[in-house]
Amino acid sequence: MTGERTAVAKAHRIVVKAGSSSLTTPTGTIDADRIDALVDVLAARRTAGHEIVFVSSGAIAAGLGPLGLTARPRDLATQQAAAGVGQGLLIARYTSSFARYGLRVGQVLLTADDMMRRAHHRNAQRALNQLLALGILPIVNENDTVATDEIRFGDNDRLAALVAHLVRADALVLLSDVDALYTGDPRLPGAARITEVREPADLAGIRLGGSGRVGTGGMVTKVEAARIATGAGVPVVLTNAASAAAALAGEPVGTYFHAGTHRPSTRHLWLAHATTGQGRLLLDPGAVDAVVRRRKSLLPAGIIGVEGEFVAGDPVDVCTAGGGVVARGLVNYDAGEIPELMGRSTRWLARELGPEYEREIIHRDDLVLLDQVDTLVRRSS
Ligand SMILES: Nc1ncnc2c1ncn2[C@@H]1O[C@H](COP(=O)(O)OP(=O)(O)O)[C@@H](O)[C@H]1O
Ligand SMILES: N[C@@H](CCC(=O)OP(=O)(O)O)C(=O)O
Repeated sequence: MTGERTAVAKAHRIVVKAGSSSLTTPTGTIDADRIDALVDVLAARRTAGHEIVFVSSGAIAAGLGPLGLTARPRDLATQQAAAGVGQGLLIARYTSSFARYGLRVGQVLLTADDMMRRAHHRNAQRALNQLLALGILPIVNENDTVATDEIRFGDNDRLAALVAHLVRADALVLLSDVDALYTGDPRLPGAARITEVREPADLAGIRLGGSGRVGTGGMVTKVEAARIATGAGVPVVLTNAASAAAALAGEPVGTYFHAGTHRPSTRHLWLAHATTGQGRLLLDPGAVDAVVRRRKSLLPAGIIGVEGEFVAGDPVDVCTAGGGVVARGLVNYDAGEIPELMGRSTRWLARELGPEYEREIIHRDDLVLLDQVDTLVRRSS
């Protein structure tokens, strides 16, 4: 075991995510042998007294064979149907596989909304913590049967990173069909293995390709997930399922993403990575400078435009006059109220409309800057 890798070996609470390619066969059925092998590793860790939250993909891939499909369907309805069939089979398999060790599992299906809306977020957090407190091993997946194109993670990598933050995990292990991050798609010649990533600059020049046969996000979403988790103070190991035991033991396999030292507040992390802007506020250059460089609250005087339908408390994107997003924040007014306030000083508003109009459009504590924001891009593949 070397250096920082001890953080993974010692981690009391760990999130492990496995991709579809590691759990299913090319014919669209569950790969029982590989599932049992992975369960052997997770069960050993669990029985040694550590807590595990397992994020398992594979619902859609495992539903293909039973539905007579030979490839991942393109249309959402058939993906939903395949997930409905495959998820049940997956959980049945995990239940019996963990039972070999006397361990019980609990299914947790989440939607992007569960991460985005504060009340839902707390609800998911409570459920996961209670399962762990009861000694149950939670198995998480996106609720693909009801997820729509408009609001969907589509990949479990970022979901796993958000879950790691949600349960305040000590480490995150991402298991794929590739043994590490490479400088380019390892299916192409010339790609070199990367053993560690200390800071974003280490990723400069790396070509992140698309997914394999049944996966969805490819390396892009894994690196994004690593960025979210390390930004929340959680170290990440990315490797293949065959190296799971070694990764959990802190051996130098795969790619190790060092955790950042700064642990942002749950509120900021949630705002940056688990919300989508429900509308946009356009700012004049002075207001952009105040918000971005001087870290000030956003006042009505600097707003020159408002777009979209939102209500007070919603997350909105904060943009330059040209529409470039610079920050995201929780707005204090409904969209319909803002045109009346735009360009006015808070003092004038308080005098003319009443003291309740003296408040900021977005308070500085409710603002995160763009470099901290990951848009939950719609993924329909
Ligand atoms: N720079 C890269 N380094 C490593 N793998 C890469 C890279 N670019 C693309 N890939 C591909 O990403 C695939 C893993 O992504 P994906 O298929 O979504 O996996 P999973 O099902 O495990 O989530 C690998 O099979 C690999 O071929
Ligand atoms: N929630 C989907 C998995 C989506 C996904 O991220 O897949 P993968 O890239 O294989 O981890 C399913 O269970 O089929």
